Amino acid sequence: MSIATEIIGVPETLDHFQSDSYSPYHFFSSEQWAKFRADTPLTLTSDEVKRLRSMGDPIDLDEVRRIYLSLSRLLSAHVESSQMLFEQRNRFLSISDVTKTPFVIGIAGSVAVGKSTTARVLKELLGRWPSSPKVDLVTTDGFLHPNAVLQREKLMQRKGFPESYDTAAILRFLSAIKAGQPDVKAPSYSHLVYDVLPDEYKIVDRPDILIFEGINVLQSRDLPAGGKIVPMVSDFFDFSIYIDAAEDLIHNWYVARFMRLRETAFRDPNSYFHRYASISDAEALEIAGDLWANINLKNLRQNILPTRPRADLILKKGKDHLIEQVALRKL
Ligand SMILES: Nc1ncnc2c1ncn2[C@@H]1O[C@H](COP(=O)(O)OP(=O)(O)O)[C@@H](O)[C@H]1O
Ligand SMILES: CC(C)(COP(=O)(O)O)[C@@H](O)C(=O)NCCC(=O)O
Repeated sequence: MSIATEIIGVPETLDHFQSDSYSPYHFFSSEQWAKFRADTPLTLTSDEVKRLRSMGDPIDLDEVRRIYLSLSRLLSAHVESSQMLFEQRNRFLSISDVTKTPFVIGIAGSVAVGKSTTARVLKELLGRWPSSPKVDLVTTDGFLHPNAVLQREKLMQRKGFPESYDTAAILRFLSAIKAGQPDVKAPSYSHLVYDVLPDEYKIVDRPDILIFEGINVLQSRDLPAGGKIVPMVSDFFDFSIYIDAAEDLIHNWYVARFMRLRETAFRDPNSYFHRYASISDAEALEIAGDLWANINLKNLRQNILPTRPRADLILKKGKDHLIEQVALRKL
């Protein structure tokens, strides 16, 4: 099924939707998308791509050429035009003492879909454009409530669900970033110990671009009954990307990664999952399958996938993490 069909829910072909004036998106095959690279030079080396990719993600220079060069070109055009608009507005308002605010890109998608790799590759590529030499990357896992709180609130089986995050802290963080404040602190998370790291922060100091990546970044908030309207995380975004793939593929990637982590990270006695390094393959497969089905798949269906139509750009992956289709919101 094409993303066009899935997003709009009408069983038609991709070709049909490409010419459908009612769709809010333009749809491109990866071959069509690759042509928008134009003469953008490839500034990454094969070794750099290997260093940037997450475990199990086979992204290589060909994929960077095919998909990410066009994307970085498009994004840098957005960044430049927003910088121009900013300057024009300041002239219009006769504001001379201006505080620059970062261009914020949100990256959403399921657990194990490969958001981190996309975020790191984009960070590198965007940092090589003259308009955005300083690019920072922050992930939302640092804003999860500590395990002690999740345990107390019986939310350990809901890690990644909206209620497991300190959303007020995310909103305070993004408000400070968009206000152009210096040295804004982003909290840290360790996948190894499976918990937030108290007193460990990343300092974000007025970058040209901030990439904000996490499963929850396009979610809206329920209005409290009779309460005041609160902002959403995505209110702070200048551009948003949803990384998409079929459920069964993401399931496979999650389980394969879990099995590989048994050979690597889980062997570390500090790993929260250390006990899974020494069980049988069959038991490990069952545990990974349960974690996927009972937590991450439920979260994907209930809270993540419903946010897809809010993205400015959807990258749809097929087998081997290769991007097959791109949907770009019409302006
Ligand atoms: N249990 C774990 N131990 C060590 N690293 C992990 C573990 N789970 C996930 N990771 C790593 O954390 C990063 C984020 O993973 P995830 O939140 O699933 O998002 P995505 O796969 O979309 O990047 C990835 O680089 C992944 O390899
Ligand atoms: C920490 C996560 C919620 C991802 O969070 P994110 O970085 O997207 O905010 C996820 O990796 C996770 O731990 N899920 C819980 C179930 C599991 O262990 O897979």
